[in-house]
Amino acid sequence: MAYIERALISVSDKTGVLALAQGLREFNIEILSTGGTAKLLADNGIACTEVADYTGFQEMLDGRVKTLHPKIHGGILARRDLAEHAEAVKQAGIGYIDLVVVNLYPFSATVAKADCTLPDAIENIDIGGPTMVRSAAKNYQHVGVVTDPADYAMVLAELKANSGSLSTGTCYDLARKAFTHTAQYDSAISNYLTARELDGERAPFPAQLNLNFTRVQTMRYGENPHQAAAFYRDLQPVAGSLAHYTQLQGKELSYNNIADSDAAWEGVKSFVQPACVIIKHANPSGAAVAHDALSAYRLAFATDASSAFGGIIAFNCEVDAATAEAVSQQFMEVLIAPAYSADALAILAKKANVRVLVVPMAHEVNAYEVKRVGGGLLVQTVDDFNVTADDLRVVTELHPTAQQIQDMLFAWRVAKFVKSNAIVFAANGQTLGVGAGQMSRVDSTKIAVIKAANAGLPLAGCAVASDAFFPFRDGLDVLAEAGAKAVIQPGGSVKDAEVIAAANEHGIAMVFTGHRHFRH
Ligand SMILES: NC(=O)c1ncn([C@@H]2O[C@H](COP(=O)(O)O)[C@@H](O)[C@H]2O)c1NC=O
Repeated sequence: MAYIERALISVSDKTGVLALAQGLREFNIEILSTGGTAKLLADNGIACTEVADYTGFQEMLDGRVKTLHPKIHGGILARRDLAEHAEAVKQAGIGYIDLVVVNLYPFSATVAKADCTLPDAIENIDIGGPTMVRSAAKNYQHVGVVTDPADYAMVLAELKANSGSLSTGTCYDLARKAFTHTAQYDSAISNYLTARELDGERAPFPAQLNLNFTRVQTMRYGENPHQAAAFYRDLQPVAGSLAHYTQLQGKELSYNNIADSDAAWEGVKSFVQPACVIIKHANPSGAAVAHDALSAYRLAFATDASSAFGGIIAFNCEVDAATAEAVSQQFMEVLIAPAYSADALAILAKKANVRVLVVPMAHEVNAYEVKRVGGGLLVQTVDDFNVTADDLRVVTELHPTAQQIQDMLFAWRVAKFVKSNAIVFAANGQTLGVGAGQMSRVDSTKIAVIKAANAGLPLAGCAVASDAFFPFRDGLDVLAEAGAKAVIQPGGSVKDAEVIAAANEHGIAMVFTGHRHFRH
């Protein structure tokens, strides 16, 4: 329990600080404060003592030294339960400081500015603030530490409920948050400095990568029931990412649900037209674009109705009542969309187990993609490259028609979200057969053909996308025999000439993108 008689307030972000200070004064708590904060309080008629007057030592070195004084740190760090500490501070004329309210110089915001120089960054490294935060957090049994303006109201409410005291539980929670805050702050400094040479040259990746994520939930199990798992979120997830989800109904999300939901959501986000993607085991069992959500769903479902069972279904547009009714006819684990009509939600409510997520639509991408390997981490920038019609190079005698170009670009977009080796047959905004995750491209092609046959979807005249080049003509022969008439692929194989010759033989129009979309 910390009984609060004296507080020190020193904040860069002054949001809410007047109300907090006013509230503290109502408990007759004495306030110490640094230059800018003290001025703001005084200008608003709130009684406070400047730290410089309290310590008898003026702020100096352009604010580099303000609170770094034994009268401050002795007052925060002294253990109230040890007679020797009590005697020591008494002898030194040091009074206790029971509450520390600090937020730090805005280092991350400063280095995020395009014109930030090294001296700007260095001057925005807070020294005195983290020192007080750490002192107070270390002494949490006797001192409260508040680093987040969002906690001000809670602190005032608890002081009121506890006659001017904060419970040890609250002080412990605040201390954990405080150490997390300083750790994140130092991580940001380390990431910045280890990616920047003294002469200003910037490395694409910092020499030391400090990642900071916040646990959102622990799960009942991981990918398999004998694995433990948790979901962590970026401190500031990019706009439009799955981590912004709100769950409207249904059972708790599992590890596989979140992984597959991410694949489904990233898939639909890549389309402008109303789109539906159905994911099973990280691959699209079907995907489609159409003039409305219901039509897109019907087309995506038809690609592989049996695999869609128990799938994750995502839309990039509002789910209306008709679409909700249609998806309710199948067993699904998760439904994701940027919005739902009220009628749709009423229909979905009848399927209480279905996890319904709403994710605000936006198109930012993560700075990095990371993959854990034994004893390390692979880091790369995100595959956010999108081919347009202008990027296509026709390599065959036959040139594709406008419709074929549209079909190829759709198939290519979907192939980007299919595990390699990826083969996608498509026509008129619908996937017709998807071959995923095979060790050989020709096998992926054969599987996609089998899937289309199983679904009763004719391949005559359709387009095909291959996420990477055909190493031999065998894949071309398979897709040609199935009836495909247009192929989109990166090109770049030593056997390109053989593959182009095969396309010409079969009367196929083929384009090269110059870019591949491996996904492992
Ligand atoms: N140097 C010090 O002793 C020191 N003590 C507190 N600060 C910071 O000064 C800021 C508040 O300054 P002001 O009250 O003058 O606006 C806070 O972000 C606080 O973390 C310091 N500044 C930098 O290290």
